Amino acid sequence: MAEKILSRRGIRTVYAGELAVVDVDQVMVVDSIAQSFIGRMEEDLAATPKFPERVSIVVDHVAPASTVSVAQAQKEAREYAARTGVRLFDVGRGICHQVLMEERLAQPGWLVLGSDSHSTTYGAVAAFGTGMGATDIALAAASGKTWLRVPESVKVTLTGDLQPGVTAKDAALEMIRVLGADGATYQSIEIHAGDRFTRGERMTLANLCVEAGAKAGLVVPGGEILTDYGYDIPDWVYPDPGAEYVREVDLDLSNLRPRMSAPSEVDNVHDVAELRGLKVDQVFIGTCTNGRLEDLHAAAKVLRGRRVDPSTRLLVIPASSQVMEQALEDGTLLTLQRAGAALGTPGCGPCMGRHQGVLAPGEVCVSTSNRNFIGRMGDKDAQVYLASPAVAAATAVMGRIALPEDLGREPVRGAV
Ligand SMILES: CC(C)[C@H](C(=O)O)[C@@H](O)C(=O)O
Ligand code: SF4
Repeated sequence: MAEKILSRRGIRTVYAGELAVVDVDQVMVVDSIAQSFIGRMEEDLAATPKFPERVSIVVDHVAPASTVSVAQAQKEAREYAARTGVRLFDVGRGICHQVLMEERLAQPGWLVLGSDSHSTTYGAVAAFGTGMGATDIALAAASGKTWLRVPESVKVTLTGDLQPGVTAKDAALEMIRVLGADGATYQSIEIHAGDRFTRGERMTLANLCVEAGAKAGLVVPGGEILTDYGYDIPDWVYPDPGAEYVREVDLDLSNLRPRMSAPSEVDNVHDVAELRGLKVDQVFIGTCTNGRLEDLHAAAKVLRGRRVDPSTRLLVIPASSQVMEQALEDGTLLTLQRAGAALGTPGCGPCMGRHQGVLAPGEVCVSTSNRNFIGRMGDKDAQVYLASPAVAAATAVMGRIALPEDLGREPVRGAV
């Protein structure tokens, strides 16, 4: 699929290992990178965006602004958008990847570049999404093109049905464990999952691909999944039956139990049952990995009629304003609020430790995000565990790492 998309976007058929100069369908710039991007554009390249409608700036990583310098950078991003005509998604609209998907700025067969490593997320709809730094992003915005080496592909085939309580996040963490944190460096992970998984679940899978070092993560469209969302899937985008891969991995989902990534590498994956009982100070439900409506529903299902343990705090941040609206309308946020959650403005929140919930030395956090590196969410001596929204919610109720099924047991607190 990677070869096919990059061939279509260039002037000739290209194969893994070759360099390709290709047209870019959408360039995404996040707030944290906006200042460098603008500097490259205006000072180094003395250029304006070639196709302003193909450039989006999203104010999401530290939004609303936390310091004067962050506020200044965001002000410059707004002014830049106003003078060049590029799209601006300002404070509260949500996390870049979620917003671009909602706005249909990633489509099957497209090439989408983002100034953010989790731009692999667009592979959920069979778009080749990849992250680049400010200089490459500026060159793409100025010229409408980019160049890259066509990646080799790894085929990951998911078979079997998930057991109740096991989610796409668990499948994604297991995939990263099997591949390893650098197991797919600069490769394209092509995920064959048939007609399993919603668009949001496909985003979770494609999002985590970069945690194996992948250049892109492409989920093969299956059944009616994407057409049901109104996407037009070109026939050419599907992998050829005889396609060659550098590696093939089969994962049987039917044996999978809820998984958790322990500090401080994403591939340090265990069954939640093995880690059960560890005292947790903060639980964070949100991010581009698991901050969608279905994720909030999964959390609300566990938290309905229950309370967050008094020794633990629960932060819930919807991935976008659209998610927030829907969760307000259907009562999900009321359920979470009544359970004791602290609700935040749509955006990245504390995911990368810049604001809205950084951790103190020695604190432990269970997060639905995608990274648990040392210092990721605050102090270097804080620890981050990654899990699904259902496990995160159960953990918030118990104040300790827990599975939803543990909540029925008595006595609840201090028992583990
Ligand atoms: C700020 C941004 C550049 C960074 C990334 O590239 O991924 C962030 O989103 C992250 O998750 O660490
Ligand atoms: S939610 Fe987290 S992982 Fe996703 S883009 Fe924001 S900081 Fe990066």
